[in-house]
Amino acid sequence: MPQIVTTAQMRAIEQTAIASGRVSGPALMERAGAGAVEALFETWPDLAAAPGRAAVLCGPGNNGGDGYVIARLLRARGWYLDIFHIGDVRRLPPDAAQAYGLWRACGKVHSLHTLTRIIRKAAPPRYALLIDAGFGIGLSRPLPEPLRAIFAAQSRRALARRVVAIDIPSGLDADTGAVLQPVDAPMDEAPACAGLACTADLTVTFHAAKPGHLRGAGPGLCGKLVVKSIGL
Ligand SMILES: NC(=O)C1=CN([C@@H]2O[C@H](COP(=O)(O)OP(=O)(O)OC[C@H]3O[C@@H](n4cnc5c(N)ncnc54)[C@H](O)[C@@H]3O)[C@@H](O)[C@H]2O)[C@H](O)CC1
Ligand SMILES: [K+]
Repeated sequence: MPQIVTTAQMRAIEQTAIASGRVSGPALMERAGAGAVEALFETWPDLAAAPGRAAVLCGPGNNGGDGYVIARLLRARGWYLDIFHIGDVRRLPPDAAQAYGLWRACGKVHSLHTLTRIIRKAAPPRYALLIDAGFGIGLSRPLPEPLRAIFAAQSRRALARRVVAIDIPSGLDADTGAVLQPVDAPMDEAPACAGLACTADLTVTFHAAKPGHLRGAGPGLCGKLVVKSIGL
């Protein structure tokens, strides 16, 4: 049985390590990004051998920051990246803002609406990989509608051949394993088909599993769960 920590315990572990001066937030984020790329290629060695095209959804918090680190690392390995930001990049927290700045030194960022226009075209999946770095342990309310539309399209494999969720599939509560339902969503729709959360083939989390990975809608949405150490 994997070690399990709640989101509150995870934040306390991170903050204690950062406060002790043993490690910085940006260093933890770099380790998380590197761990995610390592897990990706361990799971799908064919992707390591043949770089392709990936879409990265980057959210307004440090989960999005992980996405910018991963994008930079994949680009260095010959991948072609389309980055789509959720929210206002000017309001990113410091660690994520630093990762964003490092990405912007080598690549562009599109608005999420660009991707919603792509999913309207009935075309074969454009990407080898969709990387969900929208929301992690800081999710506090149902996903915004454009993101739900993208996950609904991806539940029909309209965007990418494979999906990897960073830390936790966006839309899934990391403690309870519940999918946060917007007030306007019919209660009888299964979370995956309504796009209320990301359905991943692989979820890479850091330091330890969270309860939400293993209960409720978690197992069905996470796909294969890989835990990567970030040296905490
Ligand atoms: N601390 C570190 O250096 C590391 C963190 N890791 C990654 O960080 C996330 C946790 O980051 P945090 O910023 O706390 O939370 P999120 O990125 O999940 O998002 C919070 C952000 O989003 C807003 N928000 C919440 N729900 C919604 C919603 N439904 N719609 C719109 N906006 C929403 C909220 O207000 C915040 O602004 C963790 O999961 C890791 O991925 C690194 O992995 C390790 C280093
Ligand atoms: K995520």
